[in-house]
Amino acid sequence: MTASILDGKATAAAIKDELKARVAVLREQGVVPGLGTVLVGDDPGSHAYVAGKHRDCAEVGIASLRKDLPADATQDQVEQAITELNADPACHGYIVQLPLPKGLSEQRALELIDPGKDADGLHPVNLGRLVLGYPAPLPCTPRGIVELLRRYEVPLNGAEVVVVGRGTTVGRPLGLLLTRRTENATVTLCHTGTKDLVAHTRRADIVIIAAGNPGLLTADMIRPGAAVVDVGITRVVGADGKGRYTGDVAPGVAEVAGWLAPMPGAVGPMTRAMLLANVVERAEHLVG
Ligand SMILES: Nc1nc2c(c(=O)[nH]1)N[C@@H](CN(C=O)c1ccc(C(=O)N[C@@H](CCC(=O)O)C(=O)O)cc1)CN2
Repeated sequence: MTASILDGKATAAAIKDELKARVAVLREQGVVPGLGTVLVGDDPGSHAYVAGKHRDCAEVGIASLRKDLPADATQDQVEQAITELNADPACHGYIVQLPLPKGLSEQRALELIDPGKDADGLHPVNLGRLVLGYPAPLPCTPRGIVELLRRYEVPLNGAEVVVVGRGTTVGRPLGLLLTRRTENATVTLCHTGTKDLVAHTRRADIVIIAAGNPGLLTADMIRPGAAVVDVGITRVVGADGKGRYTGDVAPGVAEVAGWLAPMPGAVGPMTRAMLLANVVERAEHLVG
C-alpha cells in the first residue's frame, strides 16, 4: 500500500483563495481586516514564521501590523506591545510568536491578550470556551488538522484517533475538537508517561503525532491503511553541519498507511491558513 498524501500546501492555497473573496467583501463594506504579530528576539525560525504570516496576509488582502522587539526586551516591553494591539482598532486579531526568549513569561503574555482579538485561540478564556463548546477562535494547528482531514474525507465519525503529545497548542485542544459532536471521534491522548505507545497506535484508525521526537512513529507501529498526520517539527543538524527540519514520522510509514499528512507540506501550511481564517472571522464578527 502507498498512502494518499494529504496535501496541506494545495489545501491551504484553496482556503486562501476562499478567504481572499471574503476579505474583498469586507473591504467593500469599509473594513480592512488586520493581523498583528508580536515577535521577540532573533530566533531565525520565529522570524521566518512571522515573515510567512505577513506574506500570507498580503496575498489575501489582510493588513499587517508588526511589533518586533529585541532579544533583551523586558516583560514590560512585551506587555506594552500587547496593550497597544488590544487598543488598536485596525487590529482585528494578533498573535504573540512562541516561544518567547528565556526569562519572559508566555503565560502572562497570553493572558494579557484581549480574548476577542486572540487569533491563535490560546487565551485561557478561549480554551475554556472550547471545553464548554461555545463559539471561540480555535487554535490554528488543531483547526488546520481537522480541516485537512475533513477536506480529504478521512472518516472521523466513530474513528479511533490516537493523538501523541499533550501540549496546549496542539494535543490537548485537538482532543477537544475531535470529540465534538460534529467530528464524533474517540480520542486517546498519549504522552511521555504512556506505558505502551505501540499498543495504542496499532489499533488506531488515525494517528496524529505531535511529540517533537524525530522518527518516533515507525511503520511497524501503525495498522495498515490507517491515516497518519505528522505534526512534529524539530531542527536537526546533519553530518554536513547544515540545519534542517524533520518530522516525527519515520521513512517507510507511507508504504503502510492509507493516508499521510507529511512534514513538510501538510500541517504547517494549514496552520498558517487557519490563522488568516481566524482574523477574517473576527473582522466579519465585528461587521455583524
Ligand atoms: N503564536 C504561535 N507560535 C507558534 C505557532 C503558532 O501556531 N502560534 N506554531 C509554531 C510555528 N509556526 C507558526 O507560528 C509554524 C511552524 C511551521 C510552519 C510550516 O509551514 N512548516 C513547514 C516546514 C518548515 C519549513 O519549510 O519552513 C511545513 O510544515 O511544511 C508554519 C508555521 C511555533 N510557534
